[in-house]
Amino acid sequence: MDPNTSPPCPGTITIRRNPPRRARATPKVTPQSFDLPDIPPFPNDDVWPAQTPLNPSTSLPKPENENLKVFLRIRPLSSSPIQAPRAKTKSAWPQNPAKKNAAASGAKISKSKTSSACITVNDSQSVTLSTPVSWHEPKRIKSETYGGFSYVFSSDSSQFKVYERMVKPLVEEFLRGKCGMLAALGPSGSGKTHTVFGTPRDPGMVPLALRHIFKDAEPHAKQASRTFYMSIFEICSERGKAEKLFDLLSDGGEISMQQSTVKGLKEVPISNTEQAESLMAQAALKRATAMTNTNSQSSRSQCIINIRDVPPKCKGVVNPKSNSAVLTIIDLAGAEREKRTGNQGARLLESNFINNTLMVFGLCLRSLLEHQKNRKKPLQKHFQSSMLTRYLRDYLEGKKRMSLILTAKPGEEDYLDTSYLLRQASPYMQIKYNEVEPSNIVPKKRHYQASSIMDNTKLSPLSESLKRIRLVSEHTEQNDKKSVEERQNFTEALRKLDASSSVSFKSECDRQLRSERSHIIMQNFAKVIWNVLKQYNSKLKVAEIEIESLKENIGNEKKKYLELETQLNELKADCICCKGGQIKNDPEDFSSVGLAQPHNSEQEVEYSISGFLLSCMKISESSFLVRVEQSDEEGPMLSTSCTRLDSEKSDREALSLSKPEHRSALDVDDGSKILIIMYVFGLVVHSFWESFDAQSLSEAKLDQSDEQPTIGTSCTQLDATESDRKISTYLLKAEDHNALEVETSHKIPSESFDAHSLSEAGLDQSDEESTLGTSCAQLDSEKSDRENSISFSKPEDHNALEVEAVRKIPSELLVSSSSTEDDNLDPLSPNDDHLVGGDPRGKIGVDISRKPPKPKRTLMPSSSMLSRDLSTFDLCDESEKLKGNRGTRKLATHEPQRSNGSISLLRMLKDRRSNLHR
Ligand SMILES: Nc1ncnc2c1ncn2[C@@H]1O[C@H](COP(=O)(O)OP(=O)(O)OP(=O)(O)O)[C@@H](O)[C@H]1O
Repeated sequence: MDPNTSPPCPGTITIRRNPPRRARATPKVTPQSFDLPDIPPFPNDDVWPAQTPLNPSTSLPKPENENLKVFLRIRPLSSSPIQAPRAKTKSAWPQNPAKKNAAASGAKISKSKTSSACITVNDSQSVTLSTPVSWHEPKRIKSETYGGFSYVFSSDSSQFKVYERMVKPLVEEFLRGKCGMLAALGPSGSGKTHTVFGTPRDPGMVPLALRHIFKDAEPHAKQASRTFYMSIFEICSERGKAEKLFDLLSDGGEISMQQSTVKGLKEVPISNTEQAESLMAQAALKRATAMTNTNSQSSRSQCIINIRDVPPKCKGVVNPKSNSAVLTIIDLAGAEREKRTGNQGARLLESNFINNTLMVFGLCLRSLLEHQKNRKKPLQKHFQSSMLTRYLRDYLEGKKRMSLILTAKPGEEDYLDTSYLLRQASPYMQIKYNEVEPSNIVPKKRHYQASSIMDNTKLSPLSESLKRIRLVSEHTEQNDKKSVEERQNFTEALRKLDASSSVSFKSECDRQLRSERSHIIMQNFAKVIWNVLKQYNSKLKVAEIEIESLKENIGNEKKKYLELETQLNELKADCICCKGGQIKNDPEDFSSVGLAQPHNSEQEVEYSISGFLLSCMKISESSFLVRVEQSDEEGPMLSTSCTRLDSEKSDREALSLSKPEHRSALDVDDGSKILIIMYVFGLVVHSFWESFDAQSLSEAKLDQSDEQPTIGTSCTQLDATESDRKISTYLLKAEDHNALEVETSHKIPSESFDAHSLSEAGLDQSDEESTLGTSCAQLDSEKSDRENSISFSKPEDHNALEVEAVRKIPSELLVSSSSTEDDNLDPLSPNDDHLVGGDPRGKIGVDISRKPPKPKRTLMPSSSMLSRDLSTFDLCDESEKLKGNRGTRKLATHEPQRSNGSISLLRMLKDRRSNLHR
């Protein structure tokens, strides 16, 4: 082993892809062993008919290797540090910090390794691609060798060398009348544009080819009147969706493609190198380019350059068999990886379009290869998927020869791009061109119909006639003088047309039509959008109005809520006040609403009534409503409903009367107790009135003790004898303004009342502790049959209490009320089950719940019994006794029958009082 040569690395695995095929050595066969007939040589002269080469010195090359030629050019390593990727738009998602660090370190690595290359040129036909050191595992170095290239141009290869090796043969064939195509393929920034166009100082393949063409053709141009035409156009995407063609040599720009023919493409005749190069510069300026992370001037379109050789004329006669070759050089847009380029938005869409086009291009070639390998496999029509492949259909179907120049970047950071390119494109070199069209046959029109001449013939009638003449002339014999003349005329006309600007006129017309059409389309589109916007605007307005109304509603609801809250707070405060056992009689409350302090007994009565009414109002605010109604026919009906807003207390609470030492007449735990007490008290009063005969009614006045609280009872329109009487009884407790309305209504006919029988009754209580006051309101005694109505309502409050007393009172009628009772003797303690608690329904008619108040309740049996007993209560005895004791008041002489229950109740009250006294 040579000591100088280092031993192969054991960890290196060399994968040789597409190794260069070497023909096996033909086994030497001794002719003697076989009796073979003499095989005639291949009839080259028959297959390749003698042509008239433009340059006689150029020998006709024999059909050698007919495979597709694939060249590889490696651009030099970038001396400047790799362009750092532009600041990416910040992702909204949180990023993995590990990844971030890895990316940062990767960037550092890539920056630091700009000097090392991942690809090395083995020989003129093969390269080795090595994975970057940072990628492979410690003991496993992976490298791949790609071979079989027509030629590999290292990074130091000059443009001229590339031209000499790669393009010159093509140009020579073109000049001999063969069509040829060269496409530059490779990742973005690998040097495709540099190779194709080059720079003014370092011209690329096209300028060099043009120089070659004119250099070679010049001596013969005058003789053969050879003319070349050049057209340059690009295929780019419109927002990544539709493909569009742009003519880079005309001002109009847009052109169209029908099948494989480009319509409206301007072909500019070129007669020298300078003219051609100026056209190229013009096209390069118009070409779509953009800056990406990988290339500061990245091509965003597929650029196609055609140089066409117009058939030479022979004495003014078109020779249909003359050479009409086209040399096509294509600068494809570079394949892009999103991660590398960092493209976004429109750039990304362009990138997708470019990659798609390249993919279709590759699919076509792969399909051709597979079809050639296995004829059973049909040739896929991938070419239909893009404009580029449609245009290059003949080349991609193997009918014309083409060459590929792969451009690669050698940097380690470009490993993926280069590897992808080599893996993708190296198989293409196996494509064979066995069925290539003879180059000296006039090619199909489709590639050249885009020329100005053919377009022009359709435009003018003169051209139409010329075309017809031409067609005719092709089928007539040259002996016909007429046809010769016509041909001459046709040729002349062609010249004129070529010279004139009718081509541009046609394209201008087309352009205007297109722009007009697009304008109309845009107008309609704008109208539609405008209508949609209008609808949305109207909907928006409606929505705004709804929002406003909703806001108002919310405001109102808030106000209501606040009101309710304040009411609730007031109610709570009242309840707390009641719980304290002290029910204050605050005269200021009355005075605040314009009530004067009482000064005498009559004023006291009025004061009591007013206080009661105010209390009713307060009660209404406290959402208590108690109504007791009595129907004569159906028996006593009690309807008590309490709506209690305080949600903290849901249980029914027992009734309790205030203790004698308290200044208040009633000790009420909450409003409901007051109501119940008042209700029961009303029953007592009602029984009293029941027990009274109308004639025995007397006016009674009860003195009120200044020191003791007063329970005022207002009774109006009393009549015990009439069944249809109406009695309204109001019980009020003026001290704490928690009024209770207990109303018993009887319809009382006017004649049933006797003014003389009415009396004012008052009860004085001997004890000093408490006084039960009865206030009698004399509402009206002068006017007969008049209707008095007292109504208090608070319309804005749903919980308002309405107190209404409607009476029809005869003129003689005196309304009196009298009923006093010592609260200390009040047997109707809430704990007394026999009254209200014995029967579960004893708390009868008292519905303490949050549900809306029910208007009427039937009196429960125990209450009914009590009422009945009380109705028969003989007050006379007691009143007489009271009279006897105090001698201050006189009661009616008439003594109705009292029931035992009433008597027992009275006795019970008395007992209790005596107990208390003790
Ligand atoms: N062989 C080379 N020698 C010197 N410079 C080169 C070579 N190849 C490419 N370059 C430089 O690299 C840069 C990118 O090259 P170019 O624009 O030709 O890439 P590209 O493959 O056409 O990229 P894209 O597909 O994005 O258009 C250019 O500035 C060019 O001058």
